[in-house]
Amino acid sequence: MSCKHEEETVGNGKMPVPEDVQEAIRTLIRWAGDDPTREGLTDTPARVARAWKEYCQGYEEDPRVHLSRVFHEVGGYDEIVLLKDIPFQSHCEHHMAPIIGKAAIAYLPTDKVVGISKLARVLHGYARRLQIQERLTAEVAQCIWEELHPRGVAVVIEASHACMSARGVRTQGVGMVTSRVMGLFRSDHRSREEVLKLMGY
Ligand SMILES: Nc1nc2c(ncn2[C@@H]2O[C@H](COP(=O)(O)OP(=O)(O)OP(=O)(O)O)[C@@H](O)[C@H]2O)c(=O)[nH]1
Repeated sequence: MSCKHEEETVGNGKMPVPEDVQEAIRTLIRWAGDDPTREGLTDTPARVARAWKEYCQGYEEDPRVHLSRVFHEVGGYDEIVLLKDIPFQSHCEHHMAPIIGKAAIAYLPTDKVVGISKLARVLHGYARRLQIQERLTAEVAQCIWEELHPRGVAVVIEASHACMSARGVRTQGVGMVTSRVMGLFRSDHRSREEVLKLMGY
């Protein structure tokens, strides 16, 4: 009996996957030691390719567009806006292994604020690419800095890297923490302390 599910077949509603991409994944399966023609693996190359398109969806977008809709009616609010514990997933550019973590994103608005979901959208836009954590952290902060012109931006990311836990050094439970602070959060130590404390650091 075939285990081929209709919805997993290229050409019936799913994104078609070019043959050379599927062949590359078959080569990898062979190199890993398995037979890409055995029944359980026949649809795997197309599935894996679509999964990678999804993991790397960030390449299809410019995360800056998420910050184009701003609210000017902020009722004189000029204190910290913080979104914390935002879960995200990325992949490291060294091993293409998952990076799983959470981010805290804060800014000190001038005369405009942005819908809070947009901060998470910016994060995901940069995370859904091949990344290193340092660059991801810096890109999110830089995007908010350039688009919203706030008085300060702080981004802290805490994540675990499967390239460390599932292979290589095989060390579990390690959290990598990176931060990028700009503007007042960088120049004024009290503002920096306040935002890091609100973030839980
Ligand atoms: N700084 C930084 N390093 C990362 C990140 N993701 C993965 N790495 C590291 O990138 C390094 C790549 O090192 P290499 O020596 O080129 O690769 P490798 O031989 O596979 O290294 P091991 O992981 O030690 O087995 C490893 O130390 C990874 O832990 C990241 O986001 N930031």
